[in-house]
Amino acid sequence: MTEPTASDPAPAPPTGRPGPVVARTVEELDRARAALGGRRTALVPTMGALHSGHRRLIATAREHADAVVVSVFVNPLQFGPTEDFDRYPRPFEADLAVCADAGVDVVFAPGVDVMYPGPQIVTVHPGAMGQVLEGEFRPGFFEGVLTVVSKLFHLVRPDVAVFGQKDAQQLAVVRRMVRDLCLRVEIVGAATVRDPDGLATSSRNVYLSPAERRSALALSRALLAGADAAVTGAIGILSAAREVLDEAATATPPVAVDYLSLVEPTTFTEVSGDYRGDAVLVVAAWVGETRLIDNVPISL
Ligand SMILES: Nc1ncnc2c1ncn2[C@@H]1O[C@H](COP(=O)(O)OP(=O)(O)OP(=O)(O)O)[C@@H](O)[C@H]1O
Ligand SMILES: CC(C)(CO)[C@@H](O)C(=O)[O-]
Ligand code: BAL
Repeated sequence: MTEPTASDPAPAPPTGRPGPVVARTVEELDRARAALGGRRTALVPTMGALHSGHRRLIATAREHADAVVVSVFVNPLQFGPTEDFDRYPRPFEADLAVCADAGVDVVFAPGVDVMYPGPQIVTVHPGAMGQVLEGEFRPGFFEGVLTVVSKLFHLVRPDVAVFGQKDAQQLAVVRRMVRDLCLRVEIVGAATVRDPDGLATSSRNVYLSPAERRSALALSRALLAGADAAVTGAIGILSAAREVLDEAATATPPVAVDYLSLVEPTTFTEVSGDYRGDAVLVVAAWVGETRLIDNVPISL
């Protein structure tokens, strides 16, 4: 297992609060859910290795509901065959300490056999907006995400679910699923949390060596350069961001860009040169063996 680095949250000190109820099966979840006594409930879906970004999601959940359920599940269906499913960090005891400190009521941490009791024949397909950008570079990713998120919605039956703006395309695709399938859950987005150096907090940051982490700062610098060029329009935004990334491509270690794009926030279609309105500047890149994504909302 990958060990957390210094930038990860240390296990929280005891607060005196009772910790969350841990449910590992559907039956345990049903019992924990019943004990919440019909309180308005928020779900925060995660893959664990909780950090300050997840803490913000939990805090947002508490603003929108009276009880908070955090799910911790590394979903095999959304990982490609050459991706990092096996080495994804799983520091469950530290995650429980974070949840206890944040006042979470229930942690739902099912095994793969609980979420996938047999072969998964029926899945939720994201349509065209799930085939571009993240969907193009991670084929099957959004189908895996939507399938597991809809299962979590059915099992937990939350009134509200909180997702991070850091995974902006995921948030947009989930919103679209809820609309198109008439799901009775309110989706709330939470702004991206960054470390003081600008790097968006992410469970995968633990993979970065100190030198890789320095190179990775080019992502947030490129987004900032793009946002600063907002008055110049779509083409100016993209070229300002591209300039930073081109320089980072020759750094040691280099940053290898999968995509940089300026998109309309609900459909994730690329905006044209004369576009006016809300947009998101999105980037995905590799530093060494680690793939990072980031984005910034921009009004043109
Ligand atoms: N820095 C962040 N700020 C706000 N939300 C975040 C941040 N990082 C993750 N989230 C949100 O937390 C939720 C769970 O994400 P996940 O557990 O995959 O964490 P992650 O850090 O994004 O992991 P990974 O590095 O694997 O992408 C998602 O809704 C995601 O958008
Ligand atoms: C939403 C999610 C928990 C589904 O596995 C995952 O994609 C994530 O952590 O963003
Ligand atoms: N944070 C999105 C989940 C994933 O990268 O697999």
